[in-house]
Amino acid sequence: SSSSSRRYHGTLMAEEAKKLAAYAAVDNHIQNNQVVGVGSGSTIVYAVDRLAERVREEKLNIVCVPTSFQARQLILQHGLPLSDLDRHPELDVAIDGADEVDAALTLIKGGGGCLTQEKIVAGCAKHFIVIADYRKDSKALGQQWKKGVPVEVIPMAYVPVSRALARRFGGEAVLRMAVSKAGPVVTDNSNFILDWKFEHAQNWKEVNTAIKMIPGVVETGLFVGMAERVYFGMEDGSVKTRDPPVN
Ligand SMILES: O=C(CO)[C@H](O)[C@H](O)COP(=O)(O)O
Repeated sequence: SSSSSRRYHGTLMAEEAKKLAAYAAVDNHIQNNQVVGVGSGSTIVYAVDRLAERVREEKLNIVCVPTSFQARQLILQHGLPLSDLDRHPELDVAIDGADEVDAALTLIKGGGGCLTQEKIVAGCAKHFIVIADYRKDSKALGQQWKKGVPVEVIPMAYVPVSRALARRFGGEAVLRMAVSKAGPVVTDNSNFILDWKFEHAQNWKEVNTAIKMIPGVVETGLFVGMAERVYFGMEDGSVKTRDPPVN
């Protein structure tokens, strides 16, 4: 396709920006003989494309650990070696998307409902690298992403957990409903998702820990102190990186 088809009024469209970020992250962080965590969502698709390209062209020897059913399918469709945490509990690097990234590299994840496996895999990786388009770049959580913090819950606990979230931290928590199925979204782990629409900025490290202590909560979509670098594909066709603040 021509370059004009990729541009709209002089600015890059989000899909092209996702691809820029994904390619830069794979090119800068993936080397031969690595165990690689593969995230979920629409941005990671471009990273797996690039991974497969480099495996073909450079004869890279890598092993991939998925973070979801979708990631597993992507790995298999690209003919990449598939593994799991039983065989590879230590990863060299994990690459994943995010719904929003703040100035301190705190993330909201789970827009695709895969937050629990994503957090487990990221936590097993020496380096956790995030890829996103310019729409996810934020100073404070909630400025860009309006759907709230996803919280995976055991199904029988969804009402008490949603009441506890609203009572203790404000806002409201809503059960995420499926689109082409009647009833709620059911995760890869057979659980439900609450989207907690918070009203104001909080101490995300403390809130994350407190939410995890509510009985019935499996995991939160708050990733605090985990990301080592974020690659943003920008509207002007550049790639911007952000590292955690030093303190
Ligand atoms: O956390 C996720 C899924 O649970 C995704 O990484 C997040 O939703 C970003 O997805 P996309 O790249 O499609 O914007």
